[in-house]
Amino acid sequence: MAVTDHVDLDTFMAGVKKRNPGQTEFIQAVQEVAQDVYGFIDDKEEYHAAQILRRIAEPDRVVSFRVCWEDDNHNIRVQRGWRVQNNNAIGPYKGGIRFHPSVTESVLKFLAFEQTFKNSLTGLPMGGGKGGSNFNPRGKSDSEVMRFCQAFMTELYRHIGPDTDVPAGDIGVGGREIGYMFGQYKRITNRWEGVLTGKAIEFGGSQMRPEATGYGAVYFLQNMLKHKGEDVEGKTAVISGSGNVATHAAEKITQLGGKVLTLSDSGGFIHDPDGITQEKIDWIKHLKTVKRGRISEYCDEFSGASYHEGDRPWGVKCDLALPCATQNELNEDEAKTLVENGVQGVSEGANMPTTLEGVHVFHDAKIMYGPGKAANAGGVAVSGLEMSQNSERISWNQERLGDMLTELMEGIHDKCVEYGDDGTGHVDYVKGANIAGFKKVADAMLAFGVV
Ligand SMILES: NC(=O)C1=CN([C@@H]2O[C@H](COP(=O)(O)OP(=O)(O)OC[C@H]3O[C@@H](n4cnc5c(N)ncnc54)[C@H](OP(=O)(O)O)[C@@H]3O)[C@@H](O)[C@H]2O)C=CC1
Ligand SMILES: O=C(O)CCC(=O)C(=O)O
Repeated sequence: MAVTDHVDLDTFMAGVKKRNPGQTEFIQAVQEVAQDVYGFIDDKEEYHAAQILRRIAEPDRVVSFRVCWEDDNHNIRVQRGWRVQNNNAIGPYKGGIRFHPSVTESVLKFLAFEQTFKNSLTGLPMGGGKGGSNFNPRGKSDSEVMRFCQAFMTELYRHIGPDTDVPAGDIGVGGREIGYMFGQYKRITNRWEGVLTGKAIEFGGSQMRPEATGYGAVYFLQNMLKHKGEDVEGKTAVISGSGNVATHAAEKITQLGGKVLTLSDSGGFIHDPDGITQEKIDWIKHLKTVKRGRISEYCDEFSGASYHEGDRPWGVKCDLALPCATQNELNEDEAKTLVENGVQGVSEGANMPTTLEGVHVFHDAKIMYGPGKAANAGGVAVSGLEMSQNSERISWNQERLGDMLTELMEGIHDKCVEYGDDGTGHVDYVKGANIAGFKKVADAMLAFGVV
């Protein structure tokens, strides 16, 4: 292969910024990966010559479309929908759908880029994609949500398929929304096929998928602690969010003998010094998925807890921290506070919840820090197992899937150690995840030639 001029990291990032003006989240995600991958490929001419990182940082395609629906008052509403298909070198595009007013093309491009590395880390054959809309499900009736989901799928269906692109849930998209979208896909195509994951058990869903991301993030933490001869038992944990990932992370921490002190939503956080027990977690699940209420209501139900309006939970002293709400929800100052308060481990249930500056704080303090692309990969891993079950027209039981999830998370942890151990016993899990995730995708791309 001809030797090419190597573009250095700064020049590479300048190009990314120029080609993606104003897309701050996407640029942040590429920067975080590029700084590690550049070190790894320094002496590997084949990756430079084939422009592998440049190609992964340019989505295969971004589909943008209008979603038009009617609200309960017969007003016509218009939203924008997207599907970002980032890379399908190692399998069909795979990644969730997000419904939230903060959704932009930049947010979905960062998520699809991250997903490419995350899915590679699972070891399963899945490429990276992500989709969504700026639709806000909060305050909408069930009928409105149904009509929106149907309108969204009426366009999306032509871009997806069980061997092409398999979406799932994410923020604002849970079992209810997946059901509405799957029903519409089936109606339009007249085909029952595993085109979405996160389905209910009755129509092809997998045991353990609802639990998988939150449980997986705790298993990852457990593996990091074990690597240092430690355990979750007896430790306090601060968790943000109160959705699918946060409540299941809280559940697993509790099951393992830890004490969960906080949960939050976009309004503020609750602090319960007595610990958020399983009974309280069940109450929150019902509040969020059935009543669709606010976390502040917790304090009306359980005495001894306090609500902190407009604040995030990172100032509460803890041993373990699990950001499980959204991107950039933990900044440099909050990372410093966690470190000063003696945090030992951070495991990201959310995608890119820590700002780049915050990541540097954790890195410099050498604490155990599991980045989202590794720590929260349990969800998409069980989605991959749902795809396998759908293809084979079978369903595996809870015990088998629970064991597979545990093994998958251990495997991801070990890959991070393989590429992230700095030789002194400290593991840089960011570096490990970035390099291990990159290598598999890059080697597949090299095999395909210039496509
Ligand atoms: N579901 C899954 O399987 C996976 C999810 N993830 C990631 O985990 C995170 C949470 O997802 P999930 O639990 O599924 O989503 P949910 O919609 O179930 O819950 C999201 C939670 O985060 C809060 N939140 C959302 N946006 C903001 C914001 N801008 N500021 C503060 N809080 C906010 C929500 O509060 P409110 O109700 O007030 O909006 C809610 O408590 C996301 O980063 C997602 O990408 C990663 C892997 C898989
Ligand atoms: O289960 C899936 O396919 C997607 C999960 C997801 O969106 C994520 O890992 O961020």
